[in-house]
Amino acid sequence: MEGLGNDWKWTGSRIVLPLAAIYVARFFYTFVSVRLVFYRLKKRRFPMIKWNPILGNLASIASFMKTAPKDAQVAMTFATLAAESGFDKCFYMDTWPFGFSALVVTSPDLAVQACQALDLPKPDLLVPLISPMAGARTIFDSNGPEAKRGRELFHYGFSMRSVLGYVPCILQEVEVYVDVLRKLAKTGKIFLMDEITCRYVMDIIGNVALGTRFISQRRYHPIASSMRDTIDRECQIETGNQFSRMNPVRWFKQWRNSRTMNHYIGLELEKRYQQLKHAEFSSPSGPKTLMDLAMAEHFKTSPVAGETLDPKFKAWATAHMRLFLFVGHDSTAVTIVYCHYLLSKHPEILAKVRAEHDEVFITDLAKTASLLRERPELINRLPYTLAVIKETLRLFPPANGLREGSSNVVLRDTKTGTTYPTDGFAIWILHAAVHRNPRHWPDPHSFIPDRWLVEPGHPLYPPAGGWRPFEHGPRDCIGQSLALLDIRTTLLMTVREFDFKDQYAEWDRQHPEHGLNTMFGERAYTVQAGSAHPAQGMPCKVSLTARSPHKSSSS
Ligand code: HEM
Repeated sequence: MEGLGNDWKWTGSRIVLPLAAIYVARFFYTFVSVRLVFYRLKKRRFPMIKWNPILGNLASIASFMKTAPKDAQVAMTFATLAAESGFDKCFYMDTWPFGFSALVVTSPDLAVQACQALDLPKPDLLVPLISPMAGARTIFDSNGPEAKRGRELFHYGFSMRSVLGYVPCILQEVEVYVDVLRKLAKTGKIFLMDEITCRYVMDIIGNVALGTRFISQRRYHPIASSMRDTIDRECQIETGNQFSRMNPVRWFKQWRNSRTMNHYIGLELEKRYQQLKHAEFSSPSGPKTLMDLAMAEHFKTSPVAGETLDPKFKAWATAHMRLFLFVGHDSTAVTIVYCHYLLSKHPEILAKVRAEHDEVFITDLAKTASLLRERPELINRLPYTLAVIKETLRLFPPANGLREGSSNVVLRDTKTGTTYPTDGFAIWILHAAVHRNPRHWPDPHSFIPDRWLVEPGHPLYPPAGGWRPFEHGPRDCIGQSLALLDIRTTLLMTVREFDFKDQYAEWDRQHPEHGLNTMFGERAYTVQAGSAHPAQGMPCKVSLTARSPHKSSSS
């Protein structure tokens, strides 16, 4: 026993104590270095909220957060903070050790410099945010030749031409979504619009990217369910549940989810490879899915060989499929939800959207899907619907842009000549702030789709570089054409048949303890759940309009 005690003492004095000392020394070294950087910025009067040498901006942020709903998304909270503090260019943010040191960009011109003119790289801090979902490095969090090669392989699959070819896949899933909504209309019950729409768009991505029908709107599917479970567990960390970060159950479940996704996606890829080997891709019926197209591109330069798919390519393709399942469903789904929400609040705009659908498509709702299947290009003839979607994305941008600063890069205010150093900072293009910047957008918090239809020179005409929900430049969103197609198709197939009504008043009545519940005067403020989702999942009721072919059977 005594020997065991001595062993522990030895371990303590020779290993644990020195390690603890190194950790503490590193902590203080970083603490002093970070605070010194901000101290110098403050002395030079760079924009920053109240800062102190011990806590940086943490104390001011904590007190500001008390003025926002307790579950509000950090990005929306910072956008409010920027608006209230008058930071209409940018501001520096010192949240170490809880967050990264950031130069937060709130103006179009600085955003254009970071993402387009200078094309700065993406920072490594994206890796832990994306890797639980993707399982490995992907184009999203890579730079240089790796990212370039990935974009080349998927370029054709995401082009407008290919994307129109996915219309039949999208229609298969929208038909299930519409059926789910009809059933909800029949019951008259409150449901979470966010939840059903996320499942629906995940089904679209499974179909478009992999050629697999998950039908997760109706039943369990291992890939869809593992992905949603992984996202939900990550969100618990994002929303500040630090216990979840340490929780071994979370590690185990995410490890198991990862294995499940890799296994089932791997099976699908092998199936596609066998078809490719037997030259079925050159037949009129293929290639069809995003992954088919990427494989076909890959095998243009790497000859098809081997009984099974090359393991290196298979691992790369699996990670990218997982990435698309995540980024390809989350932001698109919330945009659909917010479109419905804003249209329900603005009946005059809803009436115009319905009129446009009637004019371009057939007035018989039962025949809309078959007409779109026959003539998918008609979807590009809905300018007012597109304006509604753009305005929704302006008010509720689901994502942001992140770039890495460096010692030889400054952002420059082109009017005043002020330069903003970027060395040691992640440059956070805060879309919610750029999109609601009052210096660039008249009436910035109002829903005005006509902004997107007026001529240059009109006071409402959007500012150059001021709208960037998909970012711009060489690292813009590769899936934007697909996202816009999904959203337009969904609106076409739903707005004339359904009336939506949010049930926030009822939710608030049942949860008086929740406290503050608006941001920018908006009840459906955003919360962090992967991308920016509507608060409380947007409780909602749906009913059939008089025009629905199913009206009589439900009444
Ligand atoms: C409304 C829907 C969507 C929004 C608002 C959105 C937004 C964005 C934004 C802002 C970025 C750039 C991030 C940065 O610069 O740091 C991005 C990148 C990306 N998005 Fe999307 N996205 C949407 C839908 C999609 C879809 C449907 C897919 C694919 C299925 C997709 C795939 C990607 C990929 C792969 C990247 C990384 C591109 C690169 O780094 O080169 N996104 N998205």
